Amino acid sequence: MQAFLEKMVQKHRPQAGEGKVADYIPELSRQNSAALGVSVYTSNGETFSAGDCSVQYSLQSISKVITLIIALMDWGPEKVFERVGMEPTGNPFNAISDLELYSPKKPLNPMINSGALVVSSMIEGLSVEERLERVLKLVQDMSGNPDIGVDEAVYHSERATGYRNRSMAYFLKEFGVIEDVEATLELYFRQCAISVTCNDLSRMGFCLSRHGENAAGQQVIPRSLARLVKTFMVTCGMYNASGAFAIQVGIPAKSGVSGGIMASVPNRMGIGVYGPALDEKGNSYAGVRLLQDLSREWNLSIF
Ligand SMILES: NC(=O)CC[C@H](N)C(=O)O
Repeated sequence: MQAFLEKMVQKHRPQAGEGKVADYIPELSRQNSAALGVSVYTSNGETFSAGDCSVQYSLQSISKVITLIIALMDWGPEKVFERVGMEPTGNPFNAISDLELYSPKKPLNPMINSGALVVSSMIEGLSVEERLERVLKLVQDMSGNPDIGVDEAVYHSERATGYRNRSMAYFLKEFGVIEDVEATLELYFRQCAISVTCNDLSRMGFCLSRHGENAAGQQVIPRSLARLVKTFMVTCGMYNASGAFAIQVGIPAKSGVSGGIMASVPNRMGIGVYGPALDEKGNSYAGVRLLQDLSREWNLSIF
């Protein structure tokens, strides 16, 4: 496995030049566009890593999986899905237009920005700090790494420039699905800036693959919710490229605009990928292709 991962990083790293590092969050543009790393954590408790695995990067949209789990724990599926839908979208992750087109007036799903804003607004706690602590705690519990925290530079960078998310949050307030806009945005920008490595992501994916039980054997997510969020990862996790990803890779996965991908192969392994040069849909260019090869070689597709 180790040798194969190293071969795959070598094969796919040159392709990173085909993609582009996100720059609408200025701090993200500082990432090395040629970076590529992958970690695998298997059900035998083994870790395999290759490439740029020690690099720290922000969760960005991968945090949407974590906040969805917490909102579901706080409110239960019925209440959460009164405010956010369950259907994939054919539009980009930060589209506003969907919000006007569909009825009832709620975001299409929790894996796109509008839906994730609604989900973050539902996380319980007395202050933004307390609510963020709950998100961090779940990330730490899933990965088994108590040192995971927020990258302050990435947080401030998005906070200063996140006009589109701000507009969307006000739009959603008009629909009555978000109450406190400013608190919601604060939490959202901070959850997106939670900083991890491929190793952390592989263990988080592993936790989901084991139905919510982390590598230390603690049930940190209820089984039913692990199943529910993995289903969203299949249908919506790679934004409007989820259909092609399901066909080409066939693994529940969630990507982020930093270039991270958390993938979860039921009962077998978690995979963490980092490749900040993105394709036109906002997924890691080399990362998706690397996962495609792993899936083919190890027969990982769930379908
Ligand atoms: N696709 C993403 O990772 C988006 C997350 C990013 N923080 C944003 O809201 O734009």
